[in-house]
Amino acid sequence: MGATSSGPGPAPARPPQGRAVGSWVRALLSRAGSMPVSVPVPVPGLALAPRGPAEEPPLPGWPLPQLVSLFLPEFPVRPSARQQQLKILGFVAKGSFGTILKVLDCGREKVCAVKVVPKVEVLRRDTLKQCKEEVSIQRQVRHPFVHGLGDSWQGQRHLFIMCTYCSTGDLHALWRAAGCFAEATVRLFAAELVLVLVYLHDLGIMHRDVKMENILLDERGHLKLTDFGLSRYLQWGERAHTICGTLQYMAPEVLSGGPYSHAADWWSLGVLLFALASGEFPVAPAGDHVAMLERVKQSSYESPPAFSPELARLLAELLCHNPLYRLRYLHHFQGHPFFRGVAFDADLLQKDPVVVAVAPQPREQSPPDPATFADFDYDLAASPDRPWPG
Ligand SMILES: Nc1ncnc2c1ncn2[C@@H]1O[C@H](COP(=O)(O)OP(=O)(O)OP(=O)(O)O)[C@@H](O)[C@H]1O
Repeated sequence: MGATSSGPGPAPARPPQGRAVGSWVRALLSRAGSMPVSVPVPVPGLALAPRGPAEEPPLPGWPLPQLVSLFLPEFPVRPSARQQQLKILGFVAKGSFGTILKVLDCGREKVCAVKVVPKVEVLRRDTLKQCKEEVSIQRQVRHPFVHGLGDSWQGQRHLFIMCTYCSTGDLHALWRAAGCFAEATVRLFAAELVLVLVYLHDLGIMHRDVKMENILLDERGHLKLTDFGLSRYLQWGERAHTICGTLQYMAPEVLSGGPYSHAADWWSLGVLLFALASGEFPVAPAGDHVAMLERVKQSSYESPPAFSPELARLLAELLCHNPLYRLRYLHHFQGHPFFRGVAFDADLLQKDPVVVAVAPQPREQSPPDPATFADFDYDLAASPDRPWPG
């Protein structure tokens, strides 16, 4: 689970980012329950046939209620006609921010995933800026190993973020089922992630939550980095100070409250590759970032003897306490002995399916949790075989 904190003490789950709106948002929040919202409300049970633009009710006029306008323009009020034809197929996961549902986009006959985030939760956690940044970053990035944004919109009480559904699940589930991976597989996954991180960093984007749970697998087993909920733009030379990420993956300079920059993502990659190759995290989790920092400082990050010398060297160079000496440029990886013979080219990397990922695995299935549906807008409470919104 991701977490942020802006100072000493235990890191709460994904709090402060949108500081500028803090006090008035809290005031707004206290009134949110009774606030009238002039948003077109879908009626459950309506026909599935798409409505043409001419039949759509006009957009609500200005001024929009604040609970709506706050989320503009990243979350437009009204979904386009095709998005009104969604049918819930099932529950995928409950993230720290929202619930992920599998839906059928009837208009396009495509299965998608929709992250449903309660607006009240965004405001309560003071994460409005962060939430909007997530969508704007995901809209900007286009890369074969990034899970791109399909669309985003808002209802009366929820925000909706839609993207392609990844049927093969996430890397964490695969790792749990497999135990660990052969070095050849680690090499392929590592090369794909190197390309993604280099791409993001070139755009000035720090992901800040690189972890297995945030890496989806496409139908051929290749990686798709997702969840830009903690990402932010950082200019060249600029530094961040917010303690955020997932404790076990957080670089020492992040755990200590900065200053830090894009190099922190490379540390997270080192932790991830260590776990993929050994089946274990290099350092056991601690209860908070202070205790975790102590553990990280004391750990020598020695690789198990089963690792090849090339892999051990790669990990030592990623899990380097001083970010200035950490590997972080494409040429560092292109010339690294662990990647000898690897072409850092997305098309070539994707040429073959990843056998271990596409072979049937006994996966942990998350059973649908009826409690998670009870909290939604009434249109989301529709049973899976009914159209949503109606
Ligand atoms: N497009 C998708 N296709 C299939 N599964 C998905 C998709 N998007 C997310 N998931 C699943 O849902 C889980 C949670 O998604 P996500 O990380 O986006 O939510 P979150 O609220 O930001 O959670 P957290 O903060 O815990 O990472 C993922 O680990 C993945 O297993």
